[in-house]
Amino acid sequence: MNHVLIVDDEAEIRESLESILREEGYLVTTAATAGEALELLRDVAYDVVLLDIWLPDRDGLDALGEIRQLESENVPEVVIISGHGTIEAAVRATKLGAYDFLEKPLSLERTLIVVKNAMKARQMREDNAEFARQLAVKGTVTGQSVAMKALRQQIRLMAPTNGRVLIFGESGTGKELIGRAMHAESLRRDRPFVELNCAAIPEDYIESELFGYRHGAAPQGAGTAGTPLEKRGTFERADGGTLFLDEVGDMSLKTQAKVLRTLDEQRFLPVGASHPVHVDVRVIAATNKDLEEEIARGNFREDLFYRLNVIPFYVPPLRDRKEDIPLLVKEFLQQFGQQYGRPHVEMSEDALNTLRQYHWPGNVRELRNLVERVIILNPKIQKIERKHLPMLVYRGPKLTESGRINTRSEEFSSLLEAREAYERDYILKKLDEFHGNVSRAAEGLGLERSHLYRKMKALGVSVKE
Ligand SMILES: Nc1ncnc2c1ncn2[C@@H]1O[C@H](COP(=O)(O)OP(=O)(O)OP(=O)(O)O)[C@@H](O)[C@H]1O
Repeated sequence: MNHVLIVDDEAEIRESLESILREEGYLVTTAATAGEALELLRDVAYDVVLLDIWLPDRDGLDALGEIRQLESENVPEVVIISGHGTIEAAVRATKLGAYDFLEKPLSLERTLIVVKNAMKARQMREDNAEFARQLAVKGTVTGQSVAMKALRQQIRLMAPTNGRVLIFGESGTGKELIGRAMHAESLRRDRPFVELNCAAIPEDYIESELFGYRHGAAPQGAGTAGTPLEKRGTFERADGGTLFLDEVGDMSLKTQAKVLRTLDEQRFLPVGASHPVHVDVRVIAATNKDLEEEIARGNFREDLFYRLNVIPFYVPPLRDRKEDIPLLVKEFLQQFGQQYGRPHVEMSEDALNTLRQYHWPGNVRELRNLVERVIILNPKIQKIERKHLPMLVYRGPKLTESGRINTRSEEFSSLLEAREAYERDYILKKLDEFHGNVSRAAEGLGLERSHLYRKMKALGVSVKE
């Protein structure tokens, strides 16, 4: 929780803010235009954005509006930087949801205080969201397929034990939901459930995320008084409860060794600390990789695999249990119907049949997103018909002879849909080229691995085993 994005067209301001904040232990990225910033924000979750109100390509207030439209977990706290004569607009921005504003010329002291407070506000929002998520999950893993019934029974049986669980399944199949359901039915239910996605965090930060750090050992060097330079890692925050390690196959061998030692000893040394911290944590891990194959390739430690894999769970992809679709749709219609003030919205049998025919590369997450999107995009209808479904679903992706998506413009109902199809196609091609190796495909695409990973998740792309 220390990632700042500076958006200012003046290079001098960007550079001086960057060096001050880095010195204080923050992880800093900069952008010169609103367009560049929004592109970054769509892919990486920043905690605080320092946003100049006057940008060459867009008005700061418009950019603020767009930032607030991001997926809720990605919405940062925004601090407006205003110049002379734009203070009124900055005040207006705080009414529109900006956290605070800073006036140019910037005061070092005030900048640091505002950023620190904005970080705290962001942390608080995240804690509240996590609390709400925990309340929302009553351990309901929906589905009437044999596989889902068996999984629910496994959860009931295994939840009260302290046994470690490893959940296998493609992206979006519900692995985290199952982890949460296990926690909700366990004796640890009143203690925290903490999730860490090992693939979404850059390699350099994963150890400090897992184990935290103590004064003077923050990434990017030590800071000075007044900044939050002690961080509790996920192991510490999950003490007494459950730690859910998502995409565990994406941890480096070095981090795997540390996790293994922590599991064996139930204690660890935060980065820069002189005394170990003892914890009582149940680990539930999840992966969409074939870990046995990763072991054979030398990418995953066999001893860690056996420690994690005490009780294996397998969640099949949605295309192999299409009988779950009607119940899932019913649940999502209820959820989003309530959220958007349309409690009686339903779906026709014809539309449901169409959903049954689709191959769901993004699994239940894709279905859930689809239901939400259709409800939002059709504010007046009570019954969702086949014609309301996105074209890619009711026609299936049109492949050309070479296997590429046919991108004739009439295949898409919006620019967004066309862009997503292009991106999905291009990423799949790169993944094929590198035999499913996400790190190498990311290199080939000129992206950070964590960045590509987020894109894949958003586009419903999963790596074929
Ligand atoms: N059986 C289910 N019943 C109800 N909701 C489900 C079910 N399976 C998945 N979902 C919903 O689908 C979305 C994706 O699920 P989840 O995040 O648990 O998948 P995942 O396998 O952990 O994905 P990833 O590997 O990409 O992290 C969530 O919103 C979740 O609540």
